[in-house]
Amino acid sequence: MPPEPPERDDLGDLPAAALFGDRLRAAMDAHGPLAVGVDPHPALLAAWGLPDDPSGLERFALAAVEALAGAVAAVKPQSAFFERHGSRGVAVLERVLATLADAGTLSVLDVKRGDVGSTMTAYAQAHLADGAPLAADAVTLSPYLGLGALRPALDLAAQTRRGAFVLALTSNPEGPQVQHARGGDGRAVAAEVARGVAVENADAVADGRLGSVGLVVGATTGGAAEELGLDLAATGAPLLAPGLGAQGAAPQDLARVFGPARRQVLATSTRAVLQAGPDVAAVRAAARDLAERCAFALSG
Ligand SMILES: O=C(O)c1cc(=O)[nH]c(=O)n1[C@@H]1O[C@H](COP(=O)(O)O)[C@@H](O)[C@H]1O
Repeated sequence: MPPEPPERDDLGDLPAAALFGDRLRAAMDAHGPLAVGVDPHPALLAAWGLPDDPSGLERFALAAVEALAGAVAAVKPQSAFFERHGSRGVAVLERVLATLADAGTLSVLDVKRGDVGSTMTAYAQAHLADGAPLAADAVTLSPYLGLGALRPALDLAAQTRRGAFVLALTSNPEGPQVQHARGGDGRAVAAEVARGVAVENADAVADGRLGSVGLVVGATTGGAAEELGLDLAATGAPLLAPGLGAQGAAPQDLARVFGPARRQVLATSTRAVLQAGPDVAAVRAAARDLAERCAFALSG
């Protein structure tokens, strides 16, 4: 049986054309500070009793969206798990993004794009232009070809009122090799990224609002942000925090990692929630439980 279409989320009077940061703030206030990933791993498909092919992918992804739309602040599909099924997998990703948009639930497409300017313009048009089949409310971007190389994406996101999350301190153990490295002036690479993102959010910060250009800071990164001199609160950036669950971090780690920036945090987890499936109600309950635990850990 095809999954039920999710009910439309109602976030009050905020127009769909509001800035991404404002829409994210409203969604986090309504549902708690959690984005759930939709990563159709072969192991998850098997655990849900589904084949590792485009038909299994479609059933998995649409059931996950049915469970999560209207239940959490945002849903974060990981593009690679759709791309590995070729054009039929990408068609499923288009459907996931369209279903989330129809439901009024924010989508963060995890594509980690970053390239030379001319190519970056094409990536930006693919994911941040109005009417693009793979457009999302926000995307993840990699600044490790230089933060300036992301300019076409940051400009188009600003123009279309979408958002971006720029990798700063990632959750994987290999990240520090690049992100903790210090330049001639003694500044860490990740601190430079955070400084650049703060400039993008200056207007929102001046108005006391959440910015639309976020940073990725893993929940697994312990005291690194403070030790490396990242002033996360001053950036005004929404802070996407992966690493909860399968990668070993727990909600109670969030307060230590984020300190005074805790109100900006959008925690994210994938396998720890989706392994509750295939029952749609069980996935929704796992997501709600984790959202509440994150909200509690970040309160105060
Ligand atoms: O940008 C991301 O979402 C991301 C950044 C990062 O530093 N670490 C990280 O794990 N992610 C993504 O977050 C998801 C984590 O999934 P789980 O480990 O199953 O919760 C995956 O889709 C990763 O690609």
